[in-house]
Amino acid sequence: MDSIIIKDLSVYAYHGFLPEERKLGQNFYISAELFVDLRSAGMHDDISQTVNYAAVCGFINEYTRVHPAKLIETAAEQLAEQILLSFPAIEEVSLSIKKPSAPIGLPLQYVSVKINRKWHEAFIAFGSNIGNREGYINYAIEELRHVVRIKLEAVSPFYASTPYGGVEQSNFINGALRLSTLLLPFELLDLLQKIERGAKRKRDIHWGPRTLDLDILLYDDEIINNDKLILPHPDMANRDFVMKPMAQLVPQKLHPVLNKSMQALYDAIPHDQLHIYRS
Ligand SMILES: Nc1ncnc2c1ncn2[C@@H]1O[C@H](COP(=O)(O)OP(=O)(O)OP(=O)(O)O)[C@@H](O)[C@H]1O
Ligand SMILES: Nc1nc2c(c(=O)[nH]1)N=C(CO)CN2
Repeated sequence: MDSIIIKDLSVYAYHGFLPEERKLGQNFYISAELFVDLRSAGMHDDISQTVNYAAVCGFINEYTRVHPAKLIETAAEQLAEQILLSFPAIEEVSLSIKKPSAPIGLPLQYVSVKINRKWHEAFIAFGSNIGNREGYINYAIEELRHVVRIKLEAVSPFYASTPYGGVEQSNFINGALRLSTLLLPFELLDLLQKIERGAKRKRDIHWGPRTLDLDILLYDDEIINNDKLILPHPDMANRDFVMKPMAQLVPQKLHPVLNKSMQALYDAIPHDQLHIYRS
């Protein structure tokens, strides 16, 4: 991916563990590699299609000055997140903070930390078959819209689907959504479960009726398999009500384990069960 590089921006700031560092301040050198798609800006010579590096430097200078931290790790973590939140064109940032005057009583050139942070792509399946089904799903979408570390990128049509899995129960509304997030997979799972609880979700019957179900289908191309979280969702490719919206959102995207596209996986299962509820 293309990038813009800022090298050793000198910033006077008050990071440090010792009281005198917090009081007197010192010089830090901040470097950032900003991963941005530069093609369009380059083709059209248009600054509105890229990131203004002067604005990013100004932001780094100001943010660092007014947000002192004990650790340079913390300073880097917070700054990387704020850069990603404040400049939407930046998909990923690699950030280093050098501290040349670290008070360790021995001569050194500098100590530094370097971190890499990015927006992750995740897909969520939603479903409901009790009460105000559309209302519960809209509530979940609104909750997600208001999370700072989440950008809701796309929502599929809502589908009416008959129950899958053998439990006799009412029909569902199902669909999927695509989001960009700074949350890690377990943080995302915790958030989704909190939203489910907000919709009075109860867990009694396995695959039974529910006010709101939010499952993580994919998180980048990560493969995770433990008690709390399995990624990709282990049953996604068998479910018409999941694969139809996924094939609509990202037909070419490859399933990281099955290595087939969403469209190919959708084409491979029977689909007699769905109709559009709302687009
Ligand atoms: N990819 C995933 N997304 C959501 N929950 C998951 C995932 N992988 C594992 N889990 C775990 O599954 C547990 C049960 O979740 P839930 O009650 O929503 O399952 P279910 O919806 O009945 O079944 P299914 O996930 O097959 O649709 C959760 O507590 C969670 O820890
Ligand atoms: N149609 C449909 N059937 C289901 C669904 C669902 O969301 N839609 N969810 C289940 C367990 O998660 C079990 N069966």
